[in-house]
Amino acid sequence: MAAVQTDVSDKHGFGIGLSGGAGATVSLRLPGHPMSEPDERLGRLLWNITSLAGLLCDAPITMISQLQGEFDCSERGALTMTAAVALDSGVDHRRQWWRFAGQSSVVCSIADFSLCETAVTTPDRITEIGDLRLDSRCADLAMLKTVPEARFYAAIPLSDQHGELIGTLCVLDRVPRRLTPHQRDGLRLLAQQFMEQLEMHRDMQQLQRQTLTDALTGVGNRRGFDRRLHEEWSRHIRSGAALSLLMIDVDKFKQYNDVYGHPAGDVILNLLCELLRMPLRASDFVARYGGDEFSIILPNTPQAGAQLVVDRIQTMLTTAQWPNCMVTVSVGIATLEPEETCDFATLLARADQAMYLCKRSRREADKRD
Ligand SMILES: Nc1nc2c(ncn2[C@@H]2O[C@H](COP(=O)(O)OP(=O)(O)OP(=O)(O)O)[C@@H](O)[C@H]2O)c(=O)[nH]1
Repeated sequence: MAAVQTDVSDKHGFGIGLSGGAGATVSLRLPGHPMSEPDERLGRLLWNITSLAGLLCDAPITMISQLQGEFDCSERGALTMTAAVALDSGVDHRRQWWRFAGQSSVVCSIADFSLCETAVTTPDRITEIGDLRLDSRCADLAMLKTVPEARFYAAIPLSDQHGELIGTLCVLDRVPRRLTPHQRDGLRLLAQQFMEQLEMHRDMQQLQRQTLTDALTGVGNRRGFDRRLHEEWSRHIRSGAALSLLMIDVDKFKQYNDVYGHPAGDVILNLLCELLRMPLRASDFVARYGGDEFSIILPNTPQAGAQLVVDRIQTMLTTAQWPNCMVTVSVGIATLEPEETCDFATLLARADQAMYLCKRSRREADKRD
């Protein structure tokens, strides 16, 4: 399923593409930040809820306002859409997701939250402003720059299962009006439904993360590695950018376990993972391939760059403070240079082979010493 990207960055400062219906995908592009991973389920949820709110209230404009910035960012705060969309940190997390009738996408803005902030102070109650132009609170609303035609505004607070308020579900119209009692009841139910779905989505994401993570070290596990390598390999095929893979095996780890015990060995594996991550870019990926074997995927990295990473890793390991004795590793590099094609398994086999060659030469050097 192809995601449709709607770039509204020039209008709102940053952009989001969100196609509608079954093909909904959320992906956010913030100035200076790479595209976050598309989140199709969340995209569909935002699309469906805003569409249903519009149909239910016969409103041409609907909006979900996320006011996470106003609430705590603790574990409970993680129930917000920001966590679900996995946005880059360090930016204002407050967002408004707009759905205009007749348009095939939801757009995201950070326009103005003052009305919604007022609305969340009345939990369980719908805030209704029959005519925005006649209401003194609305004279300087920046939101009216985004939707100058808006006359009517109604908002229901969105709260999670702990009662934490995270934002509002709003409907707007171009004519002054009121909601019917039936519409108010429906909007309340819709807000509850949205929060339940959002929390379920969060729980599913957490579970999914767990299935891709190694329980001991917290880096990717074999499943996570396979998935990521497949993604990066496909990206290489599409873009032709270089892709490098490192296979890393701890030297004489059996001996370490035998001498210092298995728990001490576990400490080493954890420490090693911390050190392996240090010289890497955010886009690189560390995984525990199995036992005492690790792998690092280096997207957009030619052979020379991969060698630089290996040199840095080796320097870090020699200078690190190890408990008991120094730990060394054997590393193999395999690179798919730009335009080079080779299948997925061959790349892995090449890295494995290079690692064994490295291990053999280390053993021979040991014997000579
Ligand atoms: N502590 C600990 N040890 C593990 C874990 N998983 C695998 N191992 C141990 O890692 C060791 C791997 O040993 P080998 O594959 O024979 O390799 P090695 O002793 O490192 O020898 P070389 O690779 O040839 O230098 C075995 O003793 C495994 O029991 C783990 O989760 N924790």
